[in-house]
Amino acid sequence: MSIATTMIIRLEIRKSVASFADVASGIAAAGGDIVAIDVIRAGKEVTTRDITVNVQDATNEEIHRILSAMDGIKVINVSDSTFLAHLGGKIEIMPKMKIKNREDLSQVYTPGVARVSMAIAEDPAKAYSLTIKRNTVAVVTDGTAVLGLGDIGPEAAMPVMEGKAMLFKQLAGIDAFPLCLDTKDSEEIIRIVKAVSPGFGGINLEDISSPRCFEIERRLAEELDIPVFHDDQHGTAVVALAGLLNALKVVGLTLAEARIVVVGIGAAGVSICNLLLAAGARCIYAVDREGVLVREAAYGNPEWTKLAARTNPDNVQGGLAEVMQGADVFIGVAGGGILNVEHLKSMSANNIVFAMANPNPEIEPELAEPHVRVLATGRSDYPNQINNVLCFPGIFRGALDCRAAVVNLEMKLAAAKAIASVVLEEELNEQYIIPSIFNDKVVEQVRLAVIRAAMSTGVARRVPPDVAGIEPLIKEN
Ligand SMILES: NC(=O)C1=CN([C@@H]2O[C@H](COP(=O)(O)OP(=O)(O)OC[C@H]3O[C@@H](n4cnc5c(N)ncnc54)[C@H](O)[C@@H]3O)[C@@H](O)[C@H]2O)C=CC1
Ligand SMILES: CC(=O)C(=O)O
Ligand SMILES: [Mg+2]
Repeated sequence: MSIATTMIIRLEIRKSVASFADVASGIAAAGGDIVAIDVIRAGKEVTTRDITVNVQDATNEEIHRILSAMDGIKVINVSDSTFLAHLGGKIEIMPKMKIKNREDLSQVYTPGVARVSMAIAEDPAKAYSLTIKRNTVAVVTDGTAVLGLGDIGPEAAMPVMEGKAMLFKQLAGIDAFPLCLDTKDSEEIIRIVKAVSPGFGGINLEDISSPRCFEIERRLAEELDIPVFHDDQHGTAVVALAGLLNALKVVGLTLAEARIVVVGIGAAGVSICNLLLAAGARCIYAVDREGVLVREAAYGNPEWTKLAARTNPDNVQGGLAEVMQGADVFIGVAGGGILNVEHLKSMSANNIVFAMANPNPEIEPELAEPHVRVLATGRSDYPNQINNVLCFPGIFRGALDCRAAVVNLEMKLAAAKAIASVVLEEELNEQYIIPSIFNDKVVEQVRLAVIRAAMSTGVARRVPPDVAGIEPLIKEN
């Protein structure tokens, strides 16, 4: 599946040989859509133009090839707007004040800064009030499971981590910094993260492959006193649960009644199964490459052994085709193209399909749509985007503001319900089960729900002033 992008083509047209109409028909023939034309130079014989074209990335090269082969046309330069947006990286560090004179200098730097450092040396908790710690999150990856692209290394992971940092800042005002580590050794990753942790209020682990990610997160959460949150596990699970709660309302089922197939039992899949079980799901089939998890099998991955005991209630044997028979819900966090129309036809009539793999979903939305009642993907270019970006900014905003020591199950369940509740009952329909990431209420409501849950479970170390009068979340039975 290709991704829409915009290219800007600078070309020269020799007027005696070719015309702009030739260029336009060449671009249209290759599937491009011209959205703007700028005349850069209008000479008597040659005109230079910048042509902005919306394309699917697959047609990008075809347009270049067709234009280059035309008589009287010289392609000077082709730029891709997605690459242009990445030139020099996407984030920067900005000081909060300008150093205008010697007095300013002696305050923010030596000698004045020394008194502040000594105050923190006497009481390290003051780092929260006198440094960037309280509002700063490290986005840590080893580049081993970047989106669905696999082990592409720490440098190649940077654009994704910079994107996460942008979202932290824009959506929740959190300063996040990418730390892409050149090691796959779990012990070394744990050691490095612990060593850099004094400067951070929270650690967002990202795109670390399973099963290593489970141990790395568990150890860091145990050994650090700041929240450690593996986004691909819990952010994804929170948003999947939020979307599912609303989708089930649309089709008239409860979580306890639904037959749910989860495919791809890696970081996201394990956490989705665990969170759905905690929220009341009773019938989950967890499927990975070797088929559905079953009771009697011995798995090298301890998370699979634990899940096998709590899923597949009728102990169905086989693979995706077997468990999809009569299923109400499909949740894919495996990879592009693993689902086909036959699978969908074998599901129940009111089926829900979350094809969440990035960048390519488990099935192309156009193929799936006629056979699905509620369809969602991880992508922003289709309705119902189920993506962890709906969770991580708000959950960290809440955790940082109440200085939570951890992100616990109650906080995750509260975040899922808060995201779901942003879509009002009267607004709910097949095309709208999950709010847009641009809806301001998402971060605001997730933050509040997370703080209340942290307070009621005793992990909040501070009550933010705006929450002082609000009751902690009472645990539901
Ligand atoms: N929409 C969203 O918010 C998110 C989407 N994802 C997507 O989910 C996918 C998985 O991500 P992670 O869990 O982080 O990766 P992971 O590498 O930890 O897990 C992937 C799992 O899928 C399994 N798998 C691969 N092909 C399969 C197949 N044909 N049949 C059954 N199982 C198969 C693998 O064996 C592995 O256990 C990626 O495409 C990622 O982009 C991940 C996190 C968030
Ligand atoms: C969205 C995300 O975190 C992923 O696909 O890995
Ligand atoms: Mg990720």
